[in-house]
Amino acid sequence: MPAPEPSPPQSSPSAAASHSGAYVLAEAAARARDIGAATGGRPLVARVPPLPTPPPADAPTAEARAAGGALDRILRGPSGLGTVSLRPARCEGASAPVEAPAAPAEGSPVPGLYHHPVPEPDPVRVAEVGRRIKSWALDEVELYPEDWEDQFDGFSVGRYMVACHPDAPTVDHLMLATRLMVAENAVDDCYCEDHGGSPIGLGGRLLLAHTALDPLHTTKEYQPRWAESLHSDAPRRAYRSAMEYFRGAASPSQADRFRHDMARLHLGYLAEAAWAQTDHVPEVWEYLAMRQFNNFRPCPTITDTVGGYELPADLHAGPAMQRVIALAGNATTIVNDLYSYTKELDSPGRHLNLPVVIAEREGIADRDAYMKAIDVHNELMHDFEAEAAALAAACPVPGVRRFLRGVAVWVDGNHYWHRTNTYRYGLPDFW
Ligand SMILES: CC(C)=CCC/C(C)=C(\C)COP(=O)(O)OP(=O)(O)O
Ligand SMILES: [Mg+2]
Repeated sequence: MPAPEPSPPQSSPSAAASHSGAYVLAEAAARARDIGAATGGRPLVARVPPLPTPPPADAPTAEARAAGGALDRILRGPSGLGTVSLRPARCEGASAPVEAPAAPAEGSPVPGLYHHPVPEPDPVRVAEVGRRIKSWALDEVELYPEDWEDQFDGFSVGRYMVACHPDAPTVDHLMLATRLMVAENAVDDCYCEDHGGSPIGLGGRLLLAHTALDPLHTTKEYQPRWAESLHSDAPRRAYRSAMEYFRGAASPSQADRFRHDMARLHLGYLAEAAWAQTDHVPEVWEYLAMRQFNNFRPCPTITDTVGGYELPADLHAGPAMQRVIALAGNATTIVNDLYSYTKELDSPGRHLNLPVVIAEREGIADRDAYMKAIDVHNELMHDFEAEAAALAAACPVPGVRRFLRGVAVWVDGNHYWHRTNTYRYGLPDFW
């Protein structure tokens, strides 16, 4: 259950007047200490019992070990980052047999793409999340007809979420992220893309689906019609149910953070749809602005709820944290543009992604545009890491540093999933 909310700290006029990053961070750290004092020293960042002793680590490749070391160094900061609580917990309640570490998954990285390999996700957790999500999709929300089963399985959402959330204390925590991921993709597929989606009428559909996350408060006469509507199609059933589970584990401010990120996502879908309707190719910077909203952001920003702790709202809202989150979200989403490039070229009509927009607007060859998109991604990743390291150093509050690490691990897990999902994605023949 969520911890009771502390009363909001008073903001000082000097903080409001100053936009200096270091000042704001120092202020945020002081506020976090004040909140700790206001709660009698009860740590706000640890809302679940201590994690069980981690199992022996899988044997990651030398490359993965080196990359993990680099990331630890970035986030260690001046006073040292404890990593014990960030290692995968035991998978309690799992019915799958304990197996040897998974064989490395297939798929090649985009050549030249700056990324960090991750250890193979725990196969026991992957199997259990896969079993539970299928049962939720079929029995609780009637998500898809039988003939979509191969695509559901091919999405490999269990592998995705276990790779992205190695610090989830239990499979129940992982399920919070997994249901939302499936629901988000159901809305994208069924409302926007190739499972019956269309730009026409999208605004109305998205707004009504958004009320499954952010409920309608209206008169007694109209409330029941709205409540019924949440059961009337698969995307709404999925959003409603996934959000109900999420609200049960999140604090009110974590739930509201998520709603805000989903509103951003829906705004991005609408801009993409508006451009598709008129076959408009935006300038590159305009495309990047749209893609900052039509973005994976709602996934890494629940890392604390899935990890069983809370990054206080004030620390999440600070400009330096917002910049780190935006850079991370943008890097993860350009990863999608690169790995889904051939899939999107093969889909009907023109599907915008970064290489396509660069080629069109800058008048360069497809291959050169793809290479330039890799450079854009790499710069975003380097900026993300530099700004995350600076924030961790300037604001050495345990919740901040754990959250930053959670976002970084999500970024790496997202790349791993795209690389290894050869059912869904394939690289272009540019090398
Ligand atoms: C999970 C989530 C919040 C998704 C939001 C937006 C989204 C579907 C993406 C960022 C993925 O991009 P895209 O629509 O291009 O997906 P595929 O390339 O079709 O996998
Ligand atoms: Mg894509």
